[in-house]
Amino acid sequence: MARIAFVNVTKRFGETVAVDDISFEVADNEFFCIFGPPTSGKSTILRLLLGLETPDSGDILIDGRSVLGEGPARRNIAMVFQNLALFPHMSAGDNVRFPLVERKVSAAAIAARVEAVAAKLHIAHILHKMPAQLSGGERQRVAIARALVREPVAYLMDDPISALDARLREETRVELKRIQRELGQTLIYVTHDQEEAMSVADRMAILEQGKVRQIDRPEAIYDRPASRYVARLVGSPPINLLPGRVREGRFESEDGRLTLPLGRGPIDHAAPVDLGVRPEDVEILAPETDGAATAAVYEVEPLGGFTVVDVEFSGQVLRAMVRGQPRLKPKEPVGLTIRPERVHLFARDTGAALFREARG
Ligand SMILES: Nc1ncnc2c1ncn2[C@@H]1O[C@H](COP(=O)(O)OP(=O)(O)OP(=O)(O)O)[C@@H](O)[C@H]1O
Repeated sequence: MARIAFVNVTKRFGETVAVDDISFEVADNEFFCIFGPPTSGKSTILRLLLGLETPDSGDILIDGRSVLGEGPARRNIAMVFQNLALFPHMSAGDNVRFPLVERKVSAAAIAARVEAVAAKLHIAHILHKMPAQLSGGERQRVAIARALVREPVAYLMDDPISALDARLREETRVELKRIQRELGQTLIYVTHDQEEAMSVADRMAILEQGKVRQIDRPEAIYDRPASRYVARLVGSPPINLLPGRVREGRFESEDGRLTLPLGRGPIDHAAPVDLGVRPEDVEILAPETDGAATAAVYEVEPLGGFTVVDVEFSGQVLRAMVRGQPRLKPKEPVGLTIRPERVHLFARDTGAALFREARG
């Protein structure tokens, strides 16, 4: 169990600043996700924490103590490998034992430790099986058991389930969340999949080119993104962005076809803005409904319980997420409204959020 902190950590590789003055704290027993696009520095953060890389500046603390002078073995942080890989020629039990055998721990101590970990992860009954005979979920438990058997202070996972197919990935992440809660150990989890991060994390850090852009609970990041960059990274389908201006407390789209009361006191921002609207906050109504703008259906994507309706409006396509299966056809006219209490506003130039109060 451990608290982990990065304090103004920078790591360069030649000209590349892989990690740029990053600070964050992970609480004891927390499921902490690091999420960002490719090359944003996620793996480098893990390697710095493991002791496989040394920062150029800044400090890394475990339980308040700097570990910069300590090698990987002394830090005792476990890594669960990508795709939760097991050694295929060893039984599940031998896989779990392996890290202790490697460290030349006594046979009696190994047996006791494996038994304890197997009980925690409910895998005692499958230790005799070979990896090929295990289900995906069982393999995952064995891989985690192997990471935990040497009693690490925390464990790390680098995109552990990215190679699984979509269905299995969903099941696996639910299971992972449950296991982590049961084990009550600090887990730092890297992913480039926003849905995965949103679904498992207690808190998540969002990276952009080696910088932390926001750290918070997933719901808070979704509801109150600090910037346009963050808003676009979380949520699927992604947030709609509509260019325009603020005039007298109202948003006005660039072509003047949509105005919205912003209703949050006078927003004083003369420069151009982007209005951010989540697809579930766009309403599709009958054409010519009072107070609705007129738009044309562009494409309809039924997903079963929900339908994604793309509409053409103001020279661009806005996506709406509609409950059920509306009977709509491309080119058909519809009414369009946006829930004003749920919109976001970003400065066009910097992308910074202009208000971030709780949404209704
Ligand atoms: N050992 C290295 N030598 C040189 N450059 C490196 C090294 N490790 C990482 N980098 C560079 O640092 C940057 C961050 O890489 P990193 O692997 O941390 O990103 P990432 O977010 O994990 O990416 P991905 O999602 O693609 O795995 C990249 O530009 C990468 O090319």
